[in-house]
Amino acid sequence: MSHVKLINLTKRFDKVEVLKNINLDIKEGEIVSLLGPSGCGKSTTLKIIAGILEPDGGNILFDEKSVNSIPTGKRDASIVFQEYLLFPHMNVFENIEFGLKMKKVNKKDRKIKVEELIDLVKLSGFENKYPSELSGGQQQRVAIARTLAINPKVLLLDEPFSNLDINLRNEMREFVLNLQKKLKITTILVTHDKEEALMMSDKIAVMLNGEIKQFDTPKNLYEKPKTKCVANIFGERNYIRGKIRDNKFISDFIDLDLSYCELLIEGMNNVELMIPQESIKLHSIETEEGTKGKIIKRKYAGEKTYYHVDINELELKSSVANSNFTEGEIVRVEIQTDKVIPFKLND
Ligand SMILES: Nc1ncnc2c1ncn2[C@@H]1O[C@H](COP(=O)(O)OP(=O)(O)OP(=O)(O)O)[C@@H](O)[C@H]1O
Repeated sequence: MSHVKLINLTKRFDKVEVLKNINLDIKEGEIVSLLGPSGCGKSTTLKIIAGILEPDGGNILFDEKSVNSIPTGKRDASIVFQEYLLFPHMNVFENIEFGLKMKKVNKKDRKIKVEELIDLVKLSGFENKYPSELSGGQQQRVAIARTLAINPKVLLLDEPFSNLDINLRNEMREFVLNLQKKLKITTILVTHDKEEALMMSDKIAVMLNGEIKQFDTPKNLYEKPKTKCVANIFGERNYIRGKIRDNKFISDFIDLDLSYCELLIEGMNNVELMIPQESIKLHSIETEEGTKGKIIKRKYAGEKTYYHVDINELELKSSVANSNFTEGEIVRVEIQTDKVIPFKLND
C-alpha cells in the first residue's frame, strides 16, 4: 500500500508537450482512474509512475518519498498492459514465478507464493497450461497474478479490459475490483471507457490534452461537472443558451423554473444550460404534464431508447427506459430541473 503523489509532472515528446503540470494525490488503498480520449496522456502518466518513462519535470512521491531516481524494477509499482505480455514459452506457474526468480526468492517460498496467487486469481488446475491454451480472461488473470507476485505497493492497469468481449470484461472488472478491495492495494487504472471509470473508481482524474481537468468522485463528476468539456466526457447532454433571472431560465425556445437546481448562480446573463438526457421525460399526449413536442428520431438500445424530440424548433435528446414512442408522434415533454447545470458561456 502506498500514498501516491504527482507534483507538477511535465513531459514532451519531440517538441510536443504531452503532459502539462500534472498534479494528483492518490490516497493509500484507493482505486483511481485516469479517464480521457485517445492521446490525452493517460498511458504516459502511468509509465512515468512505473518508472518506464522519465518525466521532464516534476516529482513522483510514494509515501511522501521521491521515487524519481528509483529504476522501474525497484520502484514497487507494477504495470499490467492491455496486451498482457505473458511469456509464451512458460506455463502459468512459471509466468507467475518469473518475478520472484528475478528477486532471487528461494524455490520453496516461490512455490508457496505462486500457489497462493493461483488460488487468488482462481486458476487452480491451470498451472501447466501455456498462454496459447488460455482464454483472454485467464491470460489476464495470469498477468495480474504475475504482477502481484512481487508485492507491489502500487498496481498500475493500462486499459486492461479493452481486448475482452463484453461479458468477460464485466466479469474481469468485478474480479479486479474485489481483488483490489481485498488486498487494499493503491491502484491506478487507465481507461477511455466512462462507464468503467464510473463503476470502478473511488475517484477519477479526467484528462484532456495533457491536463487534468477535474479530479473528483464518480458521482460529482457525473452530476456536477465543473466545465462543459468534463461534462461531455460522460456522454451527450443537451445545451440551451439563455439567461437566468429570479430563479428562472429564459431562452428563445423555452423557460424553465430552476427553484430545484442546486448549482444556480443568480443574474447570469449569458449561460448555456446543460440538461442531462435522462432529465428529459416523455409522456403520451393525453397527459397534461409538460410541453408539446414531436419525436423526430428514435434509436432503440435495449435497456434504453434514445429519442430526439422537437419542441418549439429546439431539438432535445432524451434517453428513456421502457418506452415505445414512434417517429413523428406528438408527445408531452417534461424537463426535470434538479440536475441541470448552468455554465457561463466560454466555459
Ligand atoms: N514514445 C513516444 N514517442 C513520441 N510520442 C509519443 C510516445 N508515446 C506517446 N506519444 C504521444 O504522446 C501523446 C500521449 O500518448 P499516450 O499514450 O499517453 O495517450 P493515451 O491517453 O494513453 O492514449 P490511448 O488511449 O490512445 O492509449 C500522444 O499524442 C502520443 O502520440
